[in-house]
Amino acid sequence: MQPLLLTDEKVRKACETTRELKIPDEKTLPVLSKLLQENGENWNHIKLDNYTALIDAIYSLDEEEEEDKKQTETSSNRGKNVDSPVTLKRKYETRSATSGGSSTEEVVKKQTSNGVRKKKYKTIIRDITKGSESVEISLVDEVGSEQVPKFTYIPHNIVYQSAYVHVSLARISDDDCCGSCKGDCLSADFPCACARETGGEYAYSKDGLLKEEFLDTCLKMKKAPDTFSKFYCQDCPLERDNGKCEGHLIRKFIKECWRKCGCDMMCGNRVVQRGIKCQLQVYFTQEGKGWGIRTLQDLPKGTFVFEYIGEILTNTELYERNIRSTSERHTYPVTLDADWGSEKDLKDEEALCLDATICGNVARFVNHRCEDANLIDIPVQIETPDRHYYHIAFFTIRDVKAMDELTWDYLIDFHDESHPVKAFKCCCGSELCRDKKPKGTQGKSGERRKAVPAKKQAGSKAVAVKRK
Ligand SMILES: C[S@@+](CC[C@H](N)C(=O)[O-])C[C@H]1O[C@@H](n2cnc3c(N)ncnc32)[C@H](O)[C@@H]1O
Repeated sequence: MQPLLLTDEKVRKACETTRELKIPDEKTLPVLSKLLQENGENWNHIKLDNYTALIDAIYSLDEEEEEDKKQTETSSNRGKNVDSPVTLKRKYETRSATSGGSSTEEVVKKQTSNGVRKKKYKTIIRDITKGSESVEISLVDEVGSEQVPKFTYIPHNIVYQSAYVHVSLARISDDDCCGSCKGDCLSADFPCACARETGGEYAYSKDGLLKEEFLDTCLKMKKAPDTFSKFYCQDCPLERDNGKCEGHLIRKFIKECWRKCGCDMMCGNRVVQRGIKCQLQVYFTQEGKGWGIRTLQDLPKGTFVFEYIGEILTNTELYERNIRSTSERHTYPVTLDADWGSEKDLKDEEALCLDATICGNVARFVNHRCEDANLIDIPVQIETPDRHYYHIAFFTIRDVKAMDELTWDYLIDFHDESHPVKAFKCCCGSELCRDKKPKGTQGKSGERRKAVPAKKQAGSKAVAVKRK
């Protein structure tokens, strides 16, 4: 990294703020440089709340130096112990983390004067994506978790083994594409064929956000599914225990322009396929949810944030995988169920899901929040008209402030005891938390997901369960 110069406007402003607190520039500059490195050169995080992160980092360095000094004094006062190893030991280990070959994990361990080991871990991975996304996504642990998450970062879905995903140019009919479009479809006088799926209008506005009306309909579908059309299967994999299908929503899809379209990659109807653009960070949450994701920048309502990426498995494969693994604390599968209804009887060997447990992207860290989460999942067709396999994209439901956690309502029914796998104890902190409500009072207002193991879980979407 280049040395920081006071001639740089951003550096100068940071130093002006710390000088007000009588902190000299010599102290500020090295801490600022380290913070910038840890945050992938992201100034939004540094500037937030009038440079709180920077000031905190300087003060905690002061505290550590103070403790160092005390320790050294204690050792030398002991006389006999003068030659013994210094009690306070700071150990910086640099090793490559599982999720990031080019990343750095820094572990700070401290031992206090009374001999009680007090661990203060600070884990930092500069880029969990290993350069596979167009933005870097850092991982930080200010709390002190057990370990860095172990998974392989993949930016695109990949078939695990048996899943049948039929993506071919031959299957894309010319009617599904806009072969004669040029440049940006959103700037054309009339919507092209690709807007047909969304009622003749594009789902995106010219500023790259999801249109308010489209977003609001998707939200209503989540909150009041009974007011929308549903289809009913004859042999519902979700309701095999009860027998009767409760109906599946005909979900709203976004159809983006495809490879056969004439427009270019910067076309306004190609948002999800261009990948992550927001500044994000994975961090260890304080509330007992494990790792979570926060945004490092303000995000307006309707912003595309990330896609849920994982291995494409059949429900049978997921079931077998779940049986084999009993140790995972967190689980990461999401089912794709939009094809229900078009096939009378969707078998477990055909129904697909995305499992981000072993391979996934940043979305695998999205935590659940009851009712007032700030993200919504919307199905997107990118390279195939097939509804059996599609992409799951997350958009902001409202304006989100920098440093806020990004959350998704998994739509879990926390009191569903009819299944052998129990949902996790919810720590979302929402006033509307469904896990707080006593049995029988959760109501049926929203679409509910069942936290059930695969095989019987073909209908659940976010399968975020904790084993009993
Ligand atoms: C998709 S993962 C999310 C990332 C996960 N927190 C981690 O550390 O890797 C889903 C898991 O996170 C945990 N989790 C998510 N939301 C939670 C919440 N509101 N309360 C408690 N645990 C939660 C549960 O263990 C769940 O199985």
